[in-house]
Amino acid sequence: MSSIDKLSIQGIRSFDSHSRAIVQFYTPLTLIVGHNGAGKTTIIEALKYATTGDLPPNSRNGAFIFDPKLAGESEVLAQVKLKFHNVNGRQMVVTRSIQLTKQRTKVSQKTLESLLHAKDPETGEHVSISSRCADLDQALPLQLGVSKAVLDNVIFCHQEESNWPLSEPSILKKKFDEIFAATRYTKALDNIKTLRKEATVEMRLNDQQREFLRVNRRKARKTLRSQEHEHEEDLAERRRELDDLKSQKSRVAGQIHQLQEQSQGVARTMKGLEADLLQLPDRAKEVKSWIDRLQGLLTTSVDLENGRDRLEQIEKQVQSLHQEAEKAETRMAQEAEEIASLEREEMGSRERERNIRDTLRWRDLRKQLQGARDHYGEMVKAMGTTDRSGCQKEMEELQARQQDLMTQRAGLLGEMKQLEDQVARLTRDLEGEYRDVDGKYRRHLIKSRVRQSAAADLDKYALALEKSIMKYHSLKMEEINKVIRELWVNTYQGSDIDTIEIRSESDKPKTGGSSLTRSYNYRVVMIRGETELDLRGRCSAGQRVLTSLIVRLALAESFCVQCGVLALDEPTTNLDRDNIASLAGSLVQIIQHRRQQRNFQLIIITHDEEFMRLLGRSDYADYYWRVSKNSR
Ligand SMILES: Nc1ncnc2c1ncn2[C@@H]1O[C@H](COP(=O)(O)OP(=O)(O)OP(=O)(O)O)[C@@H](O)[C@H]1O
Repeated sequence: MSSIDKLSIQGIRSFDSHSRAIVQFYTPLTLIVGHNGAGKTTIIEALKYATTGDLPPNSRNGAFIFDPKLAGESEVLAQVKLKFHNVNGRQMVVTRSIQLTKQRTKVSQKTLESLLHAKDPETGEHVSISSRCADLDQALPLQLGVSKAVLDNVIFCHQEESNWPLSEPSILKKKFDEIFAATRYTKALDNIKTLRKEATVEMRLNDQQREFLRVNRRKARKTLRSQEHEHEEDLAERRRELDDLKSQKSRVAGQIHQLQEQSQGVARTMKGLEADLLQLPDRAKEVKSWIDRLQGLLTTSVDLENGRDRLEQIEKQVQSLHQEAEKAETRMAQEAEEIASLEREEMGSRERERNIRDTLRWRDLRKQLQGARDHYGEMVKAMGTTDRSGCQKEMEELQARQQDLMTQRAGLLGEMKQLEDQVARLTRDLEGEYRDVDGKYRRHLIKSRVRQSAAADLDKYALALEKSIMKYHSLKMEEINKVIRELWVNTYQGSDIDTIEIRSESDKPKTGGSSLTRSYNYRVVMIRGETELDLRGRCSAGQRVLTSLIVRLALAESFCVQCGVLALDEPTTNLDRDNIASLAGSLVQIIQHRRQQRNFQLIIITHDEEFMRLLGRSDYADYYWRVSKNSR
């Protein structure tokens, strides 16, 4: 819990710029007394300026700084320094300086350096945390653990503005909204709703894009499939044609080969026949000689026939001679000689027999020759009828056809190449127009699902936040009203008002019927019996002061959990004696009640000696500060 320690004032209002006025703050009570115009309110103004950077009302023209005219100088330097402990108990010092320069009739005010130092708990050295005013204005509420609105309107509320709880409804609403930080949450809710709207629009756009991609994907698949199919069919057709051509080509080549073989065979036969023809005269001669020999042999064979008969006769004679040999040996030798000659003749006969065989062979040969001649004649005849040029022509035709087929084949190969190129080009086209269409579609789908769930989360979060805000608001209001009732009952001495309360009524929902976002209007009411009336415009000056004080005390109770400081400037204004006494009693009760809060600090500024005396009776006012103006 934060607390304030010491305030140094220099050159502010009636505090001149040549000396420092130091105020030490006690726990739980700091009493500051002084006559009117002594500078008591200046202390609160300085505290507020140090903690929020806000100047008091109507002081923009340099009224907050000690007047240079009074100082007799053209320039006055003012400084406020506050030593405090932050919410974590760390000692800090905030210093703010302003300069006021007077040029003839014109004065100009300039904010000089502002510093926030923290004391290092180990070394004791002061470390600078921030030096920019804007940073400082944001940092100090955080260090003190309360919002700027609470510092402004509750803790260091200026005397002139202290009756704000009974101001007109719009101001009251503004103050309460600031204290409840409603605007912040309303803005957060509005932001969530804007985000939700944007998410919905994006979702719609995304859905449209996704639909477009889905159609594209379907188209791409269909086109791809049909093109693949077409190309496959085309390729198959071309392959079939090519296979046909190949088989035709090989058939034609076979035929050509056959014809070539036939042609070679014919050429060979012709060569053989030509050789045979060349040999025919020699053979004819040979045959002729054989014929001659055979004719000779024929003559010889006739002789041989005759000789045989004679031989038989001779044999008969031999036999007779043999028979006679026995009779005549001499005649035997002659006869032997005759036999020998006959044997020689027999040998001659055998020769002739061979000749006969040769003749028979010659006849065969002649027959063969005749056959060959016939064959030759037939061949010549056949050659005469065989159309060699026709064969040649057929071969040429076949070769031409082969050439044609080769050309066709080359054409088909070219077409196939073209088709393959086309396939490659179409694939490239597909990759261009429908490039990564699946991936894109998938990414869009994921995005869409994420957005949907984000939008649903935003709805849930907005609803939860709205409910929480409403719950928080109603709980806080309940808590505040409870404290207000207690304080009123304990403090107010009159009998015309039983109690007071703050009524918060919600406007209609800001946007749309389904939204829970509500804006609250506030009013302070007085309750008497069953009657409830707006207090504004129906209360006395004293009732107004007491009401405002009690509302601020209740707000401090509820909102200043982290910061126990509360400054009350002239709380007894317009109160009668009884009410002053009861107020003193209530404040003592509050001090007692919050004693367990370590750093509770009540700062009471008053010119009312009686009130001070009443407070002094308590155990909490051992010291007090008396503020007085010096002679300058
Ligand atoms: N710019 C200034 N230069 C010098 N003195 C100023 C300046 N502004 C205000 N004063 C003086 O400072 C004093 C105002 O101080 P402050 O309002 O703190 O008095 P106070 O003690 O709260 O009085 P009260 O009890 O009447 O409220 C007055 O005396 C006023 O004349």
